[in-house]
Amino acid sequence: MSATPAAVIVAIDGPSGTGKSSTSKAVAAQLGLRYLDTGAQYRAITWWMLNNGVDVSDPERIAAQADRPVIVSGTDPQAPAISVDGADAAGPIRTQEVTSAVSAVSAVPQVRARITELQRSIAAEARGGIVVEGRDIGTTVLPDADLKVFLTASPEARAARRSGELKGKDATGLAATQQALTERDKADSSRKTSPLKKADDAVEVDTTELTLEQVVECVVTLVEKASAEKAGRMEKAAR
Ligand SMILES: Nc1ncnc2c1ncn2[C@@H]1O[C@H](COP(=O)(O)OP(=O)(O)OP(=O)(O)O)[C@@H](O)[C@H]1O
Ligand SMILES: Nc1ccn([C@H]2C[C@H](O)[C@@H](COP(=O)(O)O)O2)c(=O)n1
Repeated sequence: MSATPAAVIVAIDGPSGTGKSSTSKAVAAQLGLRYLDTGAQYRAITWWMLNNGVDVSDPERIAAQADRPVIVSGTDPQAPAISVDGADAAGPIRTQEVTSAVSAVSAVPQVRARITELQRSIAAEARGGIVVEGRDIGTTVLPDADLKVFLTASPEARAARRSGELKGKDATGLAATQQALTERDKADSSRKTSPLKKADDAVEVDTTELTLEQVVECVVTLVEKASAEKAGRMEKAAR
């Protein structure tokens, strides 16, 4: 008889617009797992810095304030939530102002240390398993994750997806979107502390030619396999 599936920790990383959030939420909802959007946490701390007059071009000033904001992340994949100092931040963290500043703020080591600690404690509390998505989950935050997935897609596909979200964009808008994505990837991949990088043991999924449904199906299959293998190992160890 096969073992009951084990609770798993799943790390999903990749550049902007590859489908991390959409895929992670759908996979978590389908499999009854919790869900954590770590980009939202970096956006939340960036929003706090901007609201509190911190010069986001000055890493020392950011570092000095990194411990101050109280960030609380919900982990329901059907209703992701985030608050900063008790205020709902889900809307404000998606503004252009925050998007333009988030790479600089998230490059500061004191910010990363603070947010990484928060992410690890949330993952440890998710007894039934969790999907955590970001840029450095498989490499730094949860290096012992049961499954690591690294999503990719061509810059053209990613920009087209983003432009679909911002309806009514013309060709100039599409080019500007692609340039902004590429610049953010470059900043996130080249920072010294915990850059965006595929973990050596991550499964890479190129989503360029896949629908969201196909990506979700692919990742669900990978999670189910990882869960069954873990259950088998646990059963063997208990004998
Ligand atoms: N395989 C796909 N095919 C077409 N559209 C997709 C696919 N995956 C995601 N999308 C769409 O692309 C957009 C970006 O997806 P999503 O926000 O999940 O990406 P992301 O990797 O989390 O981006 P970011 O890191 O910038 O938050 C969304 O509108 C989503 O519906
Ligand atoms: N694990 C993570 C997640 C996110 N970031 C930074 C870098 C991104 O540009 C930014 C916003 O993320 P998004 O909402 O676009 O997923 O947050 C990071 O450094 N590490």
